[in-house]
Amino acid sequence: MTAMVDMDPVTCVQLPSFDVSQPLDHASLSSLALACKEWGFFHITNHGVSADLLKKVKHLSSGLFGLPSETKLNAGPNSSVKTYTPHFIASPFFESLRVSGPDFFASAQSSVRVLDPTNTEFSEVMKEYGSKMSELSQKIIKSVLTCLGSDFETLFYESEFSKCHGYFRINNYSPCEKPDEEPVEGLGMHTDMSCITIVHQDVSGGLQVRSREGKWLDINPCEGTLVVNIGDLMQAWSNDRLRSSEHRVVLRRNTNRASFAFFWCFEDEKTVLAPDEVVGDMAADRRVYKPFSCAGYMKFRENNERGKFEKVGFTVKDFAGYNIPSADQHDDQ
Ligand SMILES: O=C(O)CCC(=O)C(=O)O
Ligand SMILES: [Fe+2]
Repeated sequence: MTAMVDMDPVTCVQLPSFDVSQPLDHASLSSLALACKEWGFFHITNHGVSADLLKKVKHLSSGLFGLPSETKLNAGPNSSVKTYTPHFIASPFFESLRVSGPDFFASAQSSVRVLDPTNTEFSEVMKEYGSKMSELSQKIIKSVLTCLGSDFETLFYESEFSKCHGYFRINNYSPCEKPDEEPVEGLGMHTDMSCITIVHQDVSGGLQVRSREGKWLDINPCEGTLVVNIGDLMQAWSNDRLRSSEHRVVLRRNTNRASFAFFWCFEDEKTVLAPDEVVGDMAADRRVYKPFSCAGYMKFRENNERGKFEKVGFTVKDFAGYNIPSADQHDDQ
């Protein structure tokens, strides 16, 4: 199951960085629109998530990942808790712990109760991190709406995005045993099911985005910055004006790698349909996706991905895109 990665020389992508403590000016909004359209990825700075908080998340989660495998399975896929993803599901090198909002404390507690009841700090820190990331997500969604249209925040934030919810995955990648040989995939190519995702990757790097031409490019870690990417729900809602790019994680070094990915999503019962103002009224513009329910899409992805993480996988285009035969072959919409 270990997937070697192709050996094309990898270069790094220069993504724009936005100071989210300031309102974005006209030039920044244009640059944001371009980044979201071309790459679906950008960086943010002055995000209000302190290095100290990130260090605490890392430290406290390392404690949990360091527990014996049998203990971790108490929160595994066959337990009642189901917050822990063990090795060999996404990849041999990947394990992950999920904390869901809106009550991040309660979610973290459900894991801690079966993993390490003596760990009293974990849930408090998860609550703080979850609340910071939720706030940040709302701010970013507003900027992304504004970059699509100057009045889109007023027109659509409240009606379409105010019921969004978040969850995060704390990812732990084990060291690549043979760092001098070919790099391996820590997490295979995928798109995120979110509206937006906010990622903190540690200094070891390894996150890559796939260009439209199919070339893999490194997204280098940069101290004090977080990575934001557009997910499938936002790509569909924006009628493809924003791109949910394929990405993956490669491991090149003999060190442990940690990342925290926060997913900001529409409510499960929402029907996603790009508003007319977003689609536009030029003759060339047309709706690219049929209306679909978020829960239906989550179920579609789950059914198609179980045990097949190393494969390309299906995305929202396969599920709800017009002119895609497989989209007509399911009944979850
Ligand atoms: O580990 C990373 O840097 C990214 C993780 C990721 O893409 C995901 O969890 O969806
Ligand atoms: Fe991802």
